Amino acid sequence: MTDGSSKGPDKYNFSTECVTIDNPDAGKDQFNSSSVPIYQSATFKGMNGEYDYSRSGNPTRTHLQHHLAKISSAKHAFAVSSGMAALDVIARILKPGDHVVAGDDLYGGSNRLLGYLQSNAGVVVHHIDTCTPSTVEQYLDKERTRLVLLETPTNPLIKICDVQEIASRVKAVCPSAIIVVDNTMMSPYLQRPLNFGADVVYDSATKYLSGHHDLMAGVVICNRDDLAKHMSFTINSVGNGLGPFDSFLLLRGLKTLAIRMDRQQASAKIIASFLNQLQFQVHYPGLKNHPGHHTHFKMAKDAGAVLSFETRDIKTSERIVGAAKLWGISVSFGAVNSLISMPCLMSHASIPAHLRAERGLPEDLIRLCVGIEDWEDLIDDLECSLVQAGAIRRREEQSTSSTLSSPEGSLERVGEERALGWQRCLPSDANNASMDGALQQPHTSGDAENIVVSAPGKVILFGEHAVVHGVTAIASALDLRCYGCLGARSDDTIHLVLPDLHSEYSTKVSALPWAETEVEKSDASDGDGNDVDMNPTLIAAIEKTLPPSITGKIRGAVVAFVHHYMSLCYPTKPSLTFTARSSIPIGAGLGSSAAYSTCVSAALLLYMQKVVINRQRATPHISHSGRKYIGVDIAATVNKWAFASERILHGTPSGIDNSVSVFGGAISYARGRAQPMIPLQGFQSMLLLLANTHVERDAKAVISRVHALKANQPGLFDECMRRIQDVVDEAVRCFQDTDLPRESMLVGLGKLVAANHAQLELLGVSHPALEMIIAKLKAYGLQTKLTGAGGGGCTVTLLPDSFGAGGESGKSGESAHTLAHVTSNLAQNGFSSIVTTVGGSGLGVLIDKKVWDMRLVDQDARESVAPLAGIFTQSSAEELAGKMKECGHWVFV
Ligand SMILES: Nc1ncnc2c1ncn2[C@@H]1O[C@H](COP(=O)(O)OP(=O)(O)O)[C@@H](O)[C@H]1O
Ligand SMILES: C[C@@](O)(CCOP(=O)(O)O)CC(=O)O
Repeated sequence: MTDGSSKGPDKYNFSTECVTIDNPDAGKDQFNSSSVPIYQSATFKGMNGEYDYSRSGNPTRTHLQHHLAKISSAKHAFAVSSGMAALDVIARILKPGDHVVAGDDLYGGSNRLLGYLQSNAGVVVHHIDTCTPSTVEQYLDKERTRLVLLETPTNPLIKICDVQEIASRVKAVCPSAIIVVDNTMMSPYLQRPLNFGADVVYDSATKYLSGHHDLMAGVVICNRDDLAKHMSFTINSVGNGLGPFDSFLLLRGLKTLAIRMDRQQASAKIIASFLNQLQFQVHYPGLKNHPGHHTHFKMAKDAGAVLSFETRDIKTSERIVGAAKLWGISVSFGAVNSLISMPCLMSHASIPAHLRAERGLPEDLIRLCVGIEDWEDLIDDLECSLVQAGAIRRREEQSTSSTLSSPEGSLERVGEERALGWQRCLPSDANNASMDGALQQPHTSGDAENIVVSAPGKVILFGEHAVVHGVTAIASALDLRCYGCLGARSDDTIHLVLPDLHSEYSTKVSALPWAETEVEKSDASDGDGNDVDMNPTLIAAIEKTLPPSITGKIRGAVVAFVHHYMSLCYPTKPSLTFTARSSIPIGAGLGSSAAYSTCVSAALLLYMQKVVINRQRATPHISHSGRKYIGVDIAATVNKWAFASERILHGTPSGIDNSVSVFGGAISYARGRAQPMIPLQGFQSMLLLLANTHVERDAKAVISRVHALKANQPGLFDECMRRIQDVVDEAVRCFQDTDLPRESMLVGLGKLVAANHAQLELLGVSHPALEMIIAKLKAYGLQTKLTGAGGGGCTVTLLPDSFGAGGESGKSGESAHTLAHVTSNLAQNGFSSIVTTVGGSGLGVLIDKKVWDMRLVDQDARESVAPLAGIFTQSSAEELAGKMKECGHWVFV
């Protein structure tokens, strides 16, 4: 029999490999057929041909096996008549007296086959909790354990076992035992157990591999020649090799494996979140509250599309399953259609009730296998079934944050004291189980199409608030940045992923209030950056579509994104996922909103090709590592949109934050002037200490308070403005005076810092926590002021040059000691602080993902590298910048 020996490492990404079927018999097909022919023949003529009898080998099956080996990066692949036939082929390695260690939450069919071997073939089977490696260890017998059978995630309780850990423990005790993994629920797209120490992996190809529930098949893969030889012998002997027609169908189904899985999984995440927020006990590895969440993501690329949940009542579960219309009641999973089942009554009924109870399989468990239907229809149908079954009820009154809102009203779990908010917009509460990074990954068509941008936060050294009222201010870009990733999807949905706010938002594109945009577009704006402004009517219409539970920071971020999406993407209306991730503390006065606004604007403008950056570099960038590559015209367009977004988030921003975020460097800025922004030299080399009070404040509200002061006490207000203008003018002169000795400049600027803060205090925007930091630092001779909107947030302190890092810069031991003392003093009072230099790059765009793509070609690296979009959600804020740099080549304004 011919097996499918692979041709070596993958050349392409998985989805490409799936559709690219190499012909192992190249040149032998006289017609050069594009699709693999079905050799529907039991026998082949002649004495010396490659094939004689289809039990031993068939060309269609050979093609399939070759393809399976390739997409699994395995040396050998076999296709047999069912998943159970696959296990049977493997289990024939066993001899009487051999011990098998297997899970206690095993697929019913596997359980039945092992039971048969136990009663008829003298094999001893231990069903144990394989999710605890130490339990597995207890059942190992050096002489007799021959096979360890693992399923991860298990079916139907979706428990996770650590294949790598178990494999290493088993091999240490019983080197001759083989580790077998049933990978049906993940497929080779999401999980490769051979890379984690498994010897043999099998899939029921009836599920995801074929995807349409129109054939039965099993697949076995392995790298070991001895095991392959044994299994090949068995298949030929018993005759369970897959028939030619089914081989053809499976080959056809495999072409769409990745795209089906992406879609099914994206919907499964939404459905798991829906049930979780209704406080059902949900089993899904993508939920952060799943006990195997971290172990799963150590091995798998994503969470899959099978989940189960408990209702605590068998009858209720039966009613739910019975009421479902779109969800087919059926055993099995992995097909394009969604399925619902009660494992104890169906797929696992072959396990006796007492054993099910012993193994902790709840009788009321409902398993959901999510297909490719529209997720809103799936949720609607599930919601109706839950209501009809009496598991949840709709409440007619206005929903509150502790209930779920649906088109018909809010939902609450029957029998629960408290039900949590579900809405189509999926905001997750930071305190509740929520989707993890991997779950929130965009449903994109691939890394190549993602637009990745970044923009810096800012520090205002002089003139905040006053700048809103026409006074000049001085600000500089920070080396903390926000990153944005925009990718296409194909399901009439926009999806906003905001991990920093522990939240995500989804809505149907067709459900957005497009009428407002249509009116506006037919009027004036050309959408190219001219006449750009926020549209209050559109904002009001967007606000109306949002459930009341979307509040605070999330609401602003959602409204700004949707407003820009609707303004820039009309009439194309693409389906998109946007993920924003920031290392800038949010709401601390360091310009997180401007950086977010810049990322949203730049990503949408680039996506819609309203601005175009040449992505093909003719020459390498030597100067400034890509800095100044993005022209000022592009920057100006992005800046207009970023300002419009700031207007949504801030009310009456001056425009300084977004200008610094887009253009970078250090600037003086005076709104309303012919040339509002003037670059400042000399700022870059300064060393600043930023201290965070961690006192939350609402910038919009603080800015309004200053407006109120202006109206109520114009005399005081005008005097403050005049004094701040004087301070800023003097500071600008200092920066521009190249003859001024540096030390004198720093001392002088220190005095100006103190003078500026005194005026901010008079404006009423300070806070006791800010004052406490300022007083503490004064004791060290350091001048400090609040920065940004105040009312909490951060302070900024000018540090003498001697505090600079590194021996070469002349940091004296004494200064280092003082700085350490300063920061620990602040920390003792709950204030975090960082020392930073300023004046870095503005808007950045990732134009060349070559480095990244090269890493993905390398199989070893591929295992350790998350998809590009996944980095946004899987990395810590500290890791983000480093990882982003590795992704390819960045260019900046
Ligand atoms: N990483 C982010 N993800 C989502 N929204 C963000 C992010 N960064 C900023 N925002 C938006 O900007 C707002 C913060 O604005 P603001 O209160 O002015 O603080 P800052 O001083 O940091 O700019 C948030 O409430 C949120 O709406
Ligand atoms: C108070 C203000 O001057 C700066 C606000 O900065 P932030 O939002 O606190 O980062 C307002 C503005 O200039 O837009």
